Amino acid sequence: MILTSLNLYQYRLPLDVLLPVGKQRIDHRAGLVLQACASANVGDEYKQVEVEIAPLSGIDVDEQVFVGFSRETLAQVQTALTELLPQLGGQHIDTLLDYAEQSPYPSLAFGLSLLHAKLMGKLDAIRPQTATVPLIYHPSDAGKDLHDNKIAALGMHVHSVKVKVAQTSIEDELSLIYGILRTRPDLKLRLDANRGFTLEQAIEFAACLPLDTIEYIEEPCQNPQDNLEFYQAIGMPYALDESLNDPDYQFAMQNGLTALVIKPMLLGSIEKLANLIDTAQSYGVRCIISSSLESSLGISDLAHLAAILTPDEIPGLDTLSAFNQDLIVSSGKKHFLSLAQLEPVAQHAIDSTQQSDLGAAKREEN
Ligand SMILES: O=C(O)CCC(=O)c1ccccc1C(=O)O
Ligand SMILES: [Mg+2]
Repeated sequence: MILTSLNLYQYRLPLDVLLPVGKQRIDHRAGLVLQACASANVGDEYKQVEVEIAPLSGIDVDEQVFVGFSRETLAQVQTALTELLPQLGGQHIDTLLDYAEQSPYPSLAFGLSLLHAKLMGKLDAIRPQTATVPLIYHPSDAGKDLHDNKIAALGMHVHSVKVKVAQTSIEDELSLIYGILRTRPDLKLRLDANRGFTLEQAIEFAACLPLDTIEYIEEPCQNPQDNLEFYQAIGMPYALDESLNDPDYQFAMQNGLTALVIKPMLLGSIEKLANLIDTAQSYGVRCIISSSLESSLGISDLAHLAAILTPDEIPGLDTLSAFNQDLIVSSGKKHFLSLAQLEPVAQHAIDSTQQSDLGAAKREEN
């Protein structure tokens, strides 16, 4: 299949409530949508797909740059893609994979590999993972009632929730957790400390919790080298998340390491993800595909990818509730932004003479 046209758009979506990015908060999300058309032969039926490319970087509500997630900026990715589009036009779709492997930007590598997978129809046949793990965190302006209501409203098909910790005081967070367990004693918890505790604080906190209700705690310690000692002291399994964003991260098995939280937008190509998942699972480490706060388009693709790459796990994709509109793919919201409503930032189409050249070249090959 040959790439016949490529269109790049930008989106900016306001959020109804602040979303946590580690310890920071954002009130909008911006990113790119790349649309591509490909056909087997000129004049043939063509396939048209869109992917979201949205590095998790930018400015938080306090005008601070947020740290610890994507290293590349949206502007860098947009520039790289604008230069890339004319090179991609007229090429075989497998070229997308070459560029994905070469790109220094994980978000771009992921987006190009996903575009390839979608053009190949690899996401079509699969039923997306619809179960998700509700995310409970402390919006600075919301009280305890909001959490109580959210927990009370959870269906009985929900078996795990994810709770952000190391954000306020240990007392308040313990009371939140015990409140959840009082309402739903059957729930298992995935805690996420986002490296917010010292070793001593992490141990003190974990010591106050019933171990058998905790699936794992993500990144318990400020210094991840302390995670092992945390585990040895308290026996609470932990997961890695931010650690995977280090460009030099290599999987290493360690006592107590139970899960990797895999955010494709931060890590790179689908091939790279699949290799990491294979390695981790061969050590019995679970892999949980998780959101990087993508729009409904990106989340829908992650739900499909999770069904393919980690069919036995429920992904962490409960981040759409803060968005007040859907983008290109409906998640059931009242407001919907279509591609036509986005601002185009770069376009490339091979014209019909190029197309017939290509057609001729292809016929000669055969
Ligand atoms: O993992 C999830 O369930 C939701 C996604 C999430 O928590 C998250 C989203 C963006 C950036 C960081 C994080 C995080 O895991 O800390
Ligand atoms: Mg995390």
